[in-house]
Amino acid sequence: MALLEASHLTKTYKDISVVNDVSFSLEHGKCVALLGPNGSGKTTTLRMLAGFIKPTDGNISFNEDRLSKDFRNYVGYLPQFPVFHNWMSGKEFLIYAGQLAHLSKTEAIKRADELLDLVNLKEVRKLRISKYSGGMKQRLGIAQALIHAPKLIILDEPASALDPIGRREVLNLMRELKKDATILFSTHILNDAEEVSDEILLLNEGKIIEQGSMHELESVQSTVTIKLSFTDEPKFIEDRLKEIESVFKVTRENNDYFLTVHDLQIARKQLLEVVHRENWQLTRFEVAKTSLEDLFMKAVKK
Ligand SMILES: Nc1ncnc2c1ncn2[C@@H]1O[C@H](COP(=O)(O)OP(=O)(O)OP(=O)(O)O)[C@@H](O)[C@H]1O
Repeated sequence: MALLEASHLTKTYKDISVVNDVSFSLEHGKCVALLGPNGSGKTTTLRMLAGFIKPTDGNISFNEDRLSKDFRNYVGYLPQFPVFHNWMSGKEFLIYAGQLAHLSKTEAIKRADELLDLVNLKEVRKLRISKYSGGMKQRLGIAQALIHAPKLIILDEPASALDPIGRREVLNLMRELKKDATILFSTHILNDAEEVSDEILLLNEGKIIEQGSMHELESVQSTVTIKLSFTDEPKFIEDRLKEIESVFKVTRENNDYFLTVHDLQIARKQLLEVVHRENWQLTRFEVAKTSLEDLFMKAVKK
């Protein structure tokens, strides 16, 4: 049974529908990416789900509690631009957030310690937030969203504004969290969606234009391109690569090879088997262009 169902959600500002008849469900334990270009309605959708703004039309229900109109207790929310009290330490901030969420002081301290551990900020718990890096602040923001042990974690662009180190820290944390939480996060970065999500909701101009698991969406699209590099170029490499069943095109650019394949999972397996068997010195295996990118571009251009 789904954790949450959103049906026919619509938000209109002055007769303009910025979210228009959006329906989807979120299954327990899944990590879902709400993907879309700037202005497509991601933040508006998330804010409706988190209970900060009311839909103009449509309905949101948590299956745990179909009758309640106020489901804010079920949701932990990290806004796109979180605001911190920079003079506080990370731990003080979490205790403060815990008390705002109606935990007793003792419970808030206990929860703050657990979460600092979880988001890997234990060492810097006494440091002022003003001294934190962007990635550390986002991890603290995620900890704050988790303070009341919500059923659903909603993260608005959690990694988009970070440098590569901060982004990596946040994506690693999300990968940890998704082991036992349900996460809905927005992003306009395709790699982030591909890296951590199980499912995608693709939003454009306020409407969902595609939805499904990564695998389903990839199989709708026909191709993926893989980039390979080797230290020593094996003999007849191009011909050997073409022999791999799932590879239907091989091109070369300088010292890199580009393989066009239908199914990334199968191709990866077959290719790595050959690499291992032949003892090729593979130095790079990169998904150079994904079907999600194709899908995104086609959908958005439409
Ligand atoms: N309070 C508001 N009043 C009027 N228009 C609004 C309001 N909030 C959002 N909008 C408009 O709704 C559209 C969708 O905005 P939203 O912030 O949901 O998009 P987004 O996909 O999150 O974009 P981004 O990736 O840039 O954050 C935008 O055109 C925005 O200007």
